[in-house]
Amino acid sequence: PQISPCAAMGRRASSGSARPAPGRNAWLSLYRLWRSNSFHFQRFHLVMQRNFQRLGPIYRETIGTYNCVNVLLPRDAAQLFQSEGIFPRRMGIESWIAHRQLRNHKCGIFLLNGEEWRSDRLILNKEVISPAGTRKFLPFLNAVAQDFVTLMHRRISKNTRCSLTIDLYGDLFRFTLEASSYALYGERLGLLEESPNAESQRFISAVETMLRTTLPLLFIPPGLMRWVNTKLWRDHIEAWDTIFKHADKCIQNIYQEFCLGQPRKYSGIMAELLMQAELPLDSIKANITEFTAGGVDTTAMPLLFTLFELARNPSVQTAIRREIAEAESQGPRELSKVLNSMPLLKSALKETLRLYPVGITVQRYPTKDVVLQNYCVPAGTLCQVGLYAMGRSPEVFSNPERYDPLRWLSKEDNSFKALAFGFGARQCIGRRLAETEMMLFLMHVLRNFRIDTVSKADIKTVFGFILMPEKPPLLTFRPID
Ligand code: HEC
Ligand SMILES: C[C@@H](NS(C)(=O)=O)c1cncc(N2C(=O)c3ccc(Cl)cc3C2(C)C)c1
Repeated sequence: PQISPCAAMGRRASSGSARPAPGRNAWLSLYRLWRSNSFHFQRFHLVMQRNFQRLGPIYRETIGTYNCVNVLLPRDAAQLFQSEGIFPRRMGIESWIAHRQLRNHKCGIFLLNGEEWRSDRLILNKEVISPAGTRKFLPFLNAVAQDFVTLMHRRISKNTRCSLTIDLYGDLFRFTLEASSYALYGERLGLLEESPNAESQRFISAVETMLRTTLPLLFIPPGLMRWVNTKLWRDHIEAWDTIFKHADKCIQNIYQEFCLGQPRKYSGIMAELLMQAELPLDSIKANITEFTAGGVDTTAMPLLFTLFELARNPSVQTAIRREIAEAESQGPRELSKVLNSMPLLKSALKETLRLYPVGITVQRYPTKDVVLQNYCVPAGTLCQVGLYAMGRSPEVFSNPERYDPLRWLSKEDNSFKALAFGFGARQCIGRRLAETEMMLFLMHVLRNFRIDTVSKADIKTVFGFILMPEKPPLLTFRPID
């Protein structure tokens, strides 16, 4: 689909959500998309990459009723973000909003826009993404990362051989849920013990079901969805109800404790928000539920990809292990200082998110006309930065297929190349939680185990609302005495 020269680019209605009435061919193209069934949806990132290779650094497409401009070069991303205004906006997820309305729940910041989004976001920033907030929940994440190592040692000691080859998928979900729940609620779920409790296991699979059913629903207007009332829609709603029930139980526990008496010491993000009482309880619940569900798969996947890449790039793994030992040898210090003294480990995470961006695009509706690749894109046009395509474009990264964390430490200008968490005031609010969680996990795991992988072949990825491996790799853990 070619972009039409500027003049012919139809001026869109001011707000991105007022879509032109879909012409016959829009529905036809949607039907064709649907007919190619989820396979096509699941390769969205590869379709975009191929489109850029064929059409160049900018192209326009009409997905169903969406008219969208796609770019992949850092300077175009910079241009786009410069015109995002003070209320940056992404495409909404109508099936999620439909569920909130159905159940009369408030929306969290992910689904809010305008003034409502901004007032919630500014209050939440203080506890969730600020350096001060991060320093408070950092020790909680550290405790869970250490428990993960203990769990692995316990398993290996049961083995006759002194190693363990395992599909880590389920364990990583349990780790990220345990860690984010501890930081959010100040409570341990016990997922890293021998028999993790069934209710939390049900929550994890509900998040997976919800994410999996979100994708095909992205392109069906909710009215049609409910009317058709397919199994897909019923599964989606049922998964949401399980997610909200779990979050509600956790919130009730901490709320009762809170009402009994102000907890003196820091006991997680939720307690701090209750204590500050700047957000009404139902807004706290809506956001904490988003963070609980949004903190599982998003952080587990990059950990799996990083372990795999370090297993098939042993020299990088050794260099990072040396950096960890070096950081430890400088004696006991505040954890945030230890993490700041491991630039190579932090770059390894950047390299993982370059090749495997959890969110494969960053979207904005520019609030004023913006020039991208010499085209005038009218305000209100949905624009996407193709992170997957950018991360693997030889125009942006030299030897893009090589896993080379050092590229982020060179003097090269990397501005607007590390966009995996988005950009600006609307960037991922879970960024510090995710980065800290992953750094601590890798620091403890790499200090205790050598990681190897059965097969060195590239992992095929599928897009199921988040970028995931088609088949999880088998990893071997060998204890380092
Ligand atoms: C604890 C919760 C949480 C975790 C963990 C989390 N996210 Fe997010 N993320 C959010 C929320 C909430 C938003 C929406 C923020 C907003 O709209 O203000 C978001 C938004 C984003 C966006 C859109 C940003 C933009 O500029 O539009 C990206 C990209 C993103 N996250 C990437 C990631 C990646 C990559 C990870 C992990 C490696 C991750 N997220 C982990 C909660 C989380
Ligand atoms: C994958 C990426 N998509 S994105 C935001 O770039 O388009 C992403 C990044 N950070 C967080 C998420 N979340 C989830 O996974 C999720 C689940 C359930 C709920 Cl109630 C809320 C969420 C959010 C949106 C927080 C998703």
